[in-house]
Amino acid sequence: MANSKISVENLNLHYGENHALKDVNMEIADHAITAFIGPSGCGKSTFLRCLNRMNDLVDGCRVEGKVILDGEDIYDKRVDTTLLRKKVGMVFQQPNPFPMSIYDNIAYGPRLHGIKNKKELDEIVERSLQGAAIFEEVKDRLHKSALGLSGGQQQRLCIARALAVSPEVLLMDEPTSALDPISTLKIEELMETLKKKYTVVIVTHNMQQAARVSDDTAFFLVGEVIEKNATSEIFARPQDKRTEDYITGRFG
Ligand SMILES: Nc1ncnc2c1ncn2[C@@H]1O[C@H](COP(=O)(O)OP(=O)(O)OP(=O)(O)O)[C@@H](O)[C@H]1O
Repeated sequence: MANSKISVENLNLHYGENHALKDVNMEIADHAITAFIGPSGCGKSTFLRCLNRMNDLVDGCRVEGKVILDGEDIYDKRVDTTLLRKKVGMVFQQPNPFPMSIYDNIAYGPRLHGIKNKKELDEIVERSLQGAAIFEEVKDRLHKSALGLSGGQQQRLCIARALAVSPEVLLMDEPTSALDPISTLKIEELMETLKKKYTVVIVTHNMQQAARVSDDTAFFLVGEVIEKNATSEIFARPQDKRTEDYITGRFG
C-alpha cells in the first residue's frame, strides 16, 4: 500500500491457552479511517490494542510477529512504550475523563512529557479542544470538573486529551457505543476532520457506522482477518461468503 502508516506482519496473540489472533497481516493507510468489524469476541479490540502495545499490560498475554509503524517494529525491545503511546493515542468505549478540571485533563499528558510553561499549556489546551470540536462548549468552564460534562462532551474531551500529546495515530475502541445518536453524529463528523491530520483506526459494532465513516474496513472472525478492502468494496462486493453473511446480518 503506497500510503501505509502501519504494516502488521504475521501477528499471533495468545491469552494463556487462547489463541486470540491468528497470523494477522494488514496494512493500515495513513490519513484515512480504517474500521474493524466482526462478531463479539473475534479479536477486534485485542488487535487494536496490539497497535500501541496496550496488551503488554495484560497478564499471560503473548504476542509474536511485527507491527511496523513508520518503518520501525514497535515490538522491538528498545522501544519506549510511553513514547509509543504518545504517538499512538487511544480513546475507549466509556468516556473516562480524570476527576479533575477540563483544563487539567488536557494539560495532564503534556505536563507528564515535561511542558510546564503556562502560555504553552494554555495554547495546547485550546488547540486540542478545538481539534476535538468541543472548545466552544467548554471555553467558559475550563476550570470546572470534567465530570460535569455530558457523556458526548466527555468523549470529545477524551479525544482532545489524546490530541494534546500530538499523536500521529488515534485508536478508537467503540467510541460511540455509550453515546446517544446526536453525540454519535458529532463524533463521526469529528472523525472526518481528524483523518486529515491523523491515521484513525476504529473498532465498531455498528456496520452502518463503518460504512458511513471509514475508508477501509477489515472483517474479523474468530481471531482471523477474513477480508480487508476499501469500505465501499467490502459492503458492495464482499469477496468472502463469510463477510457477506455477516454484513447482510445472517450472523453475529
Ligand atoms: N484481557 C484478556 N484476558 C484474557 N482473554 C481476553 C482478554 N481480552 C480479550 N480476551 C479474549 O480474546 C478474545 C478476543 O476478544 P476481544 O475483546 O478482542 O474481541 P472483540 O472482537 O473486540 O469483542 P467485542 O466486540 O465483544 O468487544 C475473546 O476470546 C476474549 O475472551
